Amino acid sequence: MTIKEQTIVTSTGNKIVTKDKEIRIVGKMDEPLILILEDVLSHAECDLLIDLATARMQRAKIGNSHDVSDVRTSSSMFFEESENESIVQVESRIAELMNIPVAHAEPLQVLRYQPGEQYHPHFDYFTKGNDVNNRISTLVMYLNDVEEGGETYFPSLRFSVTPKKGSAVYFEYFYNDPRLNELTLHAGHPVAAGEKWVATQWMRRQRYR
Ligand SMILES: O=C(O)CCC(=O)C(=O)O
Ligand SMILES: [Fe+2]
Repeated sequence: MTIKEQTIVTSTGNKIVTKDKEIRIVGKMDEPLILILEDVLSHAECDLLIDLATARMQRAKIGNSHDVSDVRTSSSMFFEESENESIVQVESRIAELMNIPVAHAEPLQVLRYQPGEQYHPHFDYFTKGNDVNNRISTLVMYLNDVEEGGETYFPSLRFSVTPKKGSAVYFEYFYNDPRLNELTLHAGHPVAAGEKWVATQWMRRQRYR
């Protein structure tokens, strides 16, 4: 018998109830843990995040480097920590959902993909240096319905998630067995038609703010 490793999010059943929202679990992979979640953000919150981000978009930069890279062809921006009341509310809900204190949260990132833009397969955790306070989990929230394409794809698992406004995909990579972490390799498939907007929350192992 194989022993299942401890996960960060331990929810069973079909929902996660936070202080201000009931989030529905509509799909789950056990190991590595991947959850497909509905009603993470209201449509009004999605629209607000897009509005606030629009004016501040710039071509995506990868990780800590300041080179514009081919790994990601989308545009991005980061909110300031606790930038306004809505951001505070969303950040607290996300932290509760991800079962990690908000102090471990990186600033919320917004990405916009236009037709043909994509995010090539990558790990969200840092594979060199930085492992003292590495990332441990990710929540990718879909801020709009994409006309065609733009799926989040896990190539090692041959598993894809279709963007849906207000929904999200959650995954974690804080396992002892590095092979489980490596299975969280993921990509944003090219957008074929329309735009794709996502907000990404990365959590750190230790305090970050
Ligand atoms: O756009 C996506 O579907 C994935 C985004 C992503 O991988 C990230 O923000 O780290
Ligand atoms: Fe990612």
